[in-house]
Amino acid sequence: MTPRLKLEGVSVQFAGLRAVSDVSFEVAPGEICAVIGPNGAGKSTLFNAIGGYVRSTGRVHLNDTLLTGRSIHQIAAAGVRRTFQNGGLFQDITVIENLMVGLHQTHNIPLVAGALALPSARRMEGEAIRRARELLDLMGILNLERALVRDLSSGQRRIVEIARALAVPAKLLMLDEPAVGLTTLEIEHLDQVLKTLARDGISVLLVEHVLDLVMSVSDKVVVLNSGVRLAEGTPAAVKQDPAVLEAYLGYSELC
Ligand SMILES: Nc1ncnc2c1ncn2[C@@H]1O[C@H](COP(=O)(O)OP(=O)(O)OP(=O)(O)O)[C@@H](O)[C@H]1O
Repeated sequence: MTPRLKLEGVSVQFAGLRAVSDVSFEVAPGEICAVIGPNGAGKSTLFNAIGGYVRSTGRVHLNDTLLTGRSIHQIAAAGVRRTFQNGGLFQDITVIENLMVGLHQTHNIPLVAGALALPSARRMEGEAIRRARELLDLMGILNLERALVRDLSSGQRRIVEIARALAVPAKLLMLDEPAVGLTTLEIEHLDQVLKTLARDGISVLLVEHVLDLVMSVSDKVVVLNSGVRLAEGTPAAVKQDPAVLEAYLGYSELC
């Protein structure tokens, strides 16, 4: 089967620092792959390289499409979606309106057609609302569609951020520390949402320090250390890898 995401010898250089060094791995369709490693290991930089936010060498493929060298917008249009550590939701509008903003930005409904409420624009709008509600339902938060974002808990916001990233159909979802600041119950909800998305065929790439979540949701874990891929395998295998334990100096085991 063609991998959904394929990294071949990806490197990122910042002046004198090689933040990501010759990293290769694959993610299958509907697979959840976590990228873990100590602080400064190069996890966020690797995400930025895949998303086109930093210049990289090597090759990144999404299905058969070469992403390397393309712009952020071209990579997003190919089906790569991501959330950011600081969220970026609009606080004073509702959950469904936040999803609609994401849809308008990517569906390219022409402004004039939208303003004149032309039938084509109305049709697209109707389709967008249907898709947004379907997503909220899939994620178990349809009851929040009319809630203002500022009234939501951190955990609910995190799920809305993911829903907004997926408002346009995605092939690969990249999540940078989605569990930060969440309660145990909220992390359990996030865990269920990620598994549901994967069952729906979306591949998920996850950078996460909450190792309980990593071990529970991941099909595969890639460990980075000083920009280098140190290990790759199932959560159970990686957890017992001596080189990984060494990199997490001070931990007798990973969780
Ligand atoms: N724009 C940049 N310019 C120069 N150096 C950078 C830049 N971004 C990151 N770095 C450096 O690259 C290395 C990898 O950083 P990165 O943020 O990717 O690590 P990380 O694994 O995501 O860390 P953390 O878990 O703390 O978020 C670090 O040494 C960092 O200081």
